[in-house]
Amino acid sequence: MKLKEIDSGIVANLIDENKEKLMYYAHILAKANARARLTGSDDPIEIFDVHVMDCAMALPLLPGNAWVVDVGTGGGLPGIVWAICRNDLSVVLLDSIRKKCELLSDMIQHLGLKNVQVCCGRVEEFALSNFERYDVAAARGVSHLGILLEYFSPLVKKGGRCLAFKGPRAFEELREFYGREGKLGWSGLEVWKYDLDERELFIFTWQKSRDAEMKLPRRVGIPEKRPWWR
Ligand SMILES: C[S@@+](CC[C@H](N)C(=O)[O-])C[C@H]1O[C@@H](n2cnc3c(N)ncnc32)[C@H](O)[C@@H]1O
Repeated sequence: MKLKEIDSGIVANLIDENKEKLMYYAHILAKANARARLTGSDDPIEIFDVHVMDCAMALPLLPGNAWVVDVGTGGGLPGIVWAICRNDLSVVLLDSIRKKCELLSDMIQHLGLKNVQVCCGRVEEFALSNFERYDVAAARGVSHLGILLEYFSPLVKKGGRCLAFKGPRAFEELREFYGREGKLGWSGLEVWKYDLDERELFIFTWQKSRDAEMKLPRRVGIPEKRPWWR
C-alpha cells in the first residue's frame, strides 16, 4: 500500500492565518476539560501542539464548501479546528454525551463560530434522520476502523468521503476487513501519513461510490456487537 504525503505547507498557512482563534479555542477547551473529560490534557499549549495540530493535518483533504459531520467529537476535535480554519465548511459536531454537547455549544458561542452546529445523540440514531446528507464524515479517536466505516456509510452521499484519524495500530484493524469495504459502499482507500510530536500518524480515507449492500444504520450497539466483516 502506497502512503500519501500531506501538503504541510497548506496546513502551516491555515494555522498561521487562524492562530489567535485556534489558541483561544485551546484555552477554552482546557478550561472546559475541568467540567467534563473532553480531551487528554488540561494544558492549552499541549492541546494546541498535539491535538489542534493533528486535526489541522486533514485540512488539505477537505473539499470546498463541504457539509461535514464529526462523529464522536468530544471537545470539538477535529470539527471546531476545521470550522475555525475553513469558513467555507458547514460542520456538525455529533456526540452522545449531553454534558459534552452543552460545553461544545458554550465554546462555539465564545468563539463566535457561525458555521457549526452541535447535535447530541448516538451516530446510529442520528444517521436515520440524516441519511446521505454529508460530503464528509470524520472521526478521531472513536472506534475500530471497520466500525467507523459502518457508522459513516449512511451519513455520506455518493461521491462523498469519509476520513479517520488513526495511529499505526489501525493497519491491524484494516487487515481484518480489507478488500470487503465495498459491502458498505466504500472504495478508493487512500492512507495519508504525517509525523507529529515524534509520532507517525495516519489519516484513512475512502470514497462512497455506491449503495451499501446491507440495510444501514443498524440498531444502537449492533455495529460493535456484530461487526459487519465477521
Ligand atoms: C475518545 S473520545 C474522542 C473525542 C475527540 N474526537 C478527540 O479526538 O479528542 C470519543 C468520543 O466519541 C463519542 N462516541 C462514542 N461512540 C459514539 C456513538 N456511537 N455516537 C456518538 N458519539 C459517540 C464519546 O462520547 C466520546 O466523546
